[in-house]
Amino acid sequence: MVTNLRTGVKLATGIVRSLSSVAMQLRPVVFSGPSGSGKSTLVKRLMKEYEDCFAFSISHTTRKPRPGEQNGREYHFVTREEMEKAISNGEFVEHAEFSMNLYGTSKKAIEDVASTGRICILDIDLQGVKSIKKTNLNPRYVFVRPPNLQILEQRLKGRGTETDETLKKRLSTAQADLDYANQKGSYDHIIINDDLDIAYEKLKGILIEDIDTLRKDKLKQH
Ligand SMILES: Nc1ncnc2c1ncn2[C@@H]1O[C@H](COP(=O)(O)OP(=O)(O)OP(=O)(O)O)[C@@H](O)[C@H]1O
Repeated sequence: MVTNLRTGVKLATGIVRSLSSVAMQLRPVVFSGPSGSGKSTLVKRLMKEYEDCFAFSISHTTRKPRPGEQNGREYHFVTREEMEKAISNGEFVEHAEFSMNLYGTSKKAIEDVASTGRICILDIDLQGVKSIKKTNLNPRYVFVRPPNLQILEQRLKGRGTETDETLKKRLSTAQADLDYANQKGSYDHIIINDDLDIAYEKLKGILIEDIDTLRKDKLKQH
């Protein structure tokens, strides 16, 4: 067995040789930012343009699968007992409880993405960012922010997903997100999502070197 230095996951040596070593060396990308700041919009565009280079990790959850959901596709569905044990074994880089269910990202799930020759993308909240900072994952931290809170409010209303109550809650959480992002060294990159095309170009600029490295490696392997 060898230990991958970035995540500390133990892998059988035979498997390591067959994995894309370049993808294993590239840093995962953590996206964070207020709800409604445009993370999903930007990431969707990135994955559409570079679908061979990026993928989300599959989270674990203790909630029951909904009709149509498949274990290992939408989530890894596990019992609370299994998940608590794995968390205490240090197998997760972050986890949180929502509506009485545990959710989290395992080191293995991140390794699984790298093993397909892609860079792992994580879209997580501030608590998740703080948890990951305590691990040896060493991702790129990208904060997506709206130009201001008024515009954020308009976008959340425009998305049509919020009640008065959830809107209020999201706006107050947004303030805490922005306060943290204003602290020096909190994020590697801050993208102000005002004009979407400009924000997307900035994101591409951050990742283009890794994209080129991956693509060159893929060409070499063919
Ligand atoms: N630059 C932009 N200009 C105008 N509207 C935008 C821009 N970026 C995103 N939007 C719109 O703002 C809304 C919120 O964006 P999105 O759902 O991508 O945010 P999010 O950060 O992923 O939110 P959540 O964390 O809640 O998933 C969407 O309706 C999206 O179409």
